Amino acid sequence: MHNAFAHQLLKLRTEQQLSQTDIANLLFVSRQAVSKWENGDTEPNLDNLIALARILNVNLENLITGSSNPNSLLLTLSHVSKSFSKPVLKDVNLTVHSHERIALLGANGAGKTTLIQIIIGLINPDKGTVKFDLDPKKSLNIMPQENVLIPDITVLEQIKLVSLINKVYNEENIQNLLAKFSLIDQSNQLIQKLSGGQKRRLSLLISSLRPAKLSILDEPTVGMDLDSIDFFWKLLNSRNESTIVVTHDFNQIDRYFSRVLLLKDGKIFRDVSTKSIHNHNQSIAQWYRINNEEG
Ligand SMILES: Nc1ncnc2c1ncn2[C@@H]1O[C@H](COP(=O)(O)OP(=O)(O)OP(=O)(O)O)[C@@H](O)[C@H]1O
Repeated sequence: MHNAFAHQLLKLRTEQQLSQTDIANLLFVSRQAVSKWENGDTEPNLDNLIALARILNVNLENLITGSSNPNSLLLTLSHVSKSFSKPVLKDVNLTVHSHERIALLGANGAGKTTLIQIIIGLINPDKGTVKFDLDPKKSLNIMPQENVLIPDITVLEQIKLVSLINKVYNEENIQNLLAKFSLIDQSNQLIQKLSGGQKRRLSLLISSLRPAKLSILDEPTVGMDLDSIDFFWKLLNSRNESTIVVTHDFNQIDRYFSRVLLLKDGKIFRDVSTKSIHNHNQSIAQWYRINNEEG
């Protein structure tokens, strides 16, 4: 297994922008040990192999043999950079596969929304590429932070409009969703008359109109009341698609996400599975505090 494993470890580690020291710290081994694995001089024991697969978010077979990930690739970001008055994103690389629930974390101003907007094509990167291995028109759902609702039409009109554009118009389904999202009483109200939380619920309803392979949601629960927040996380949990969610809702990340990305200093500073964090008896909030403070 030597060479295939050594090669795969190096490849996955660099793709995910982890240093040998990062891996060593997560596994409680020395950096030299990781270096020896990558050079093919030694091999990790089974426990470390299992932990490595979790950290690198692949299955064991993929890690050991380099065989392709059975989860299909949905999205690849390569060398994405963006500056406004100062650099915001610096050479961001990322792959997203099916069945991944990804929490995108970072301090205020870290560049999370910028990254999401680049992925969904609202702004162009200065450098780098975004490649979908799915048809974004059919299989990508987005709920950006800024409301994209039309203020002077009614809730029902907006829902019908999006349903028609997406060719998923179904009167019964719309009525069910209005009930589920507690928006029946507002269905004939102009969107500009809705509260902030109601607008978020409507955006969420719209993002649920059609099945997708990948959903991208930027702070979906901001401005929602507690019942709606609860409802949102259950809804997310019931969906089978991959999701990338920007959220500061740390109470929920432990329960609902499989992978955590930490954006810091313009880079994906950490990219780890939730399980690997829990395996070290940390909550995501504790992990975030430690990692976001590290220099
Ligand atoms: N259109 C723009 N023009 C100029 N600067 C911008 C623009 N959009 C974002 N920025 C700057 O880029 C940086 C990253 O902003 P971004 O909104 O992506 O951060 P964020 O991580 O989503 O923050 P938050 O958690 O506060 O929503 C900030 O310094 C912001 O001021």
